[in-house]
Amino acid sequence: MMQVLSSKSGANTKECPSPGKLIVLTGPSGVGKGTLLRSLLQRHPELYYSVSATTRSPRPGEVDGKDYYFISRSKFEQLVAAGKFLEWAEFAGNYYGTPSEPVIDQICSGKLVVLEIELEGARQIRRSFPSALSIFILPPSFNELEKRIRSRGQDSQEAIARRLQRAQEEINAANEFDIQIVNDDFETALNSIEAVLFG
Ligand SMILES: Nc1nc2c(ncn2[C@@H]2O[C@H](COP(=O)(O)OP(=O)(O)O)[C@@H](O)[C@H]2O)c(=O)[nH]1
Ligand SMILES: Nc1ncnc2c1ncn2[C@@H]1O[C@H](COP(=O)(O)OP(=O)(O)O)[C@@H](O)[C@H]1O
Repeated sequence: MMQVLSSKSGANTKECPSPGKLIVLTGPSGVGKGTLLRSLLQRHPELYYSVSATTRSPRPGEVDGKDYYFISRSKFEQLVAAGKFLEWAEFAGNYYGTPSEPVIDQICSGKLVVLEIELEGARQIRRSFPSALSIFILPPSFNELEKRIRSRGQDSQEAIARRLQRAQEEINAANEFDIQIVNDDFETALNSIEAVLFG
């Protein structure tokens, strides 16, 4: 039987004989989403990680095209106007967005596609792709979250303050998502995500 992968708006509708699945990983900055995802990708190279576009400057060690596509605000706005993003949001003073085409193509080819995105984008995906599976990563406590953001040592004081300001609001929204996982012990959290994705 033919199945159709479609967004509610129809904007990303495409016929796919055997679509994969869209997974959304969200949670406050510093909770460990990126670290969990990197380990998950090492264990499961068959997963497709969607590389986002952002107007934020690269952190030391970040690679264009691998961690993010680092682009200017004007380029980002052009892409928004051209409808090239599946979702996008402004976070801590910068734009972030998921390029539509590769995600749709990969899902259509049967892949499990993972987005690692903030709250507003995750909400947009839930609205437009109700069949997506959403996972919210929680910190063991707010103090521990603050420690992790600070100890990562890669953001300015201002960027840290903006992330912490937003974090409580994000945590309060955890129950909107399908599954909540606390990232206290790293291996335990990683195993829980694996169990959700692969049974
Ligand atoms: N909506 C949306 N959020 C994104 C996207 N890519 C990354 N983010 C989120 O933007 C937030 C800031 O990311 P980043 O600047 O890398 O900082 P970090 O989370 O503190 O490491 C995080 O919550 C990311 O999950 C995207 O394509 N769309
Ligand atoms: N379970 C954990 N226990 C302690 N530290 C952790 C854990 N998971 C991640 N971290 C650390 O917390 C910091 C923030 O993690 P990161 O993956 O960058 O978060 P996010 O992508 O959610 O912003 C990093 O220094 C990372 O090594």
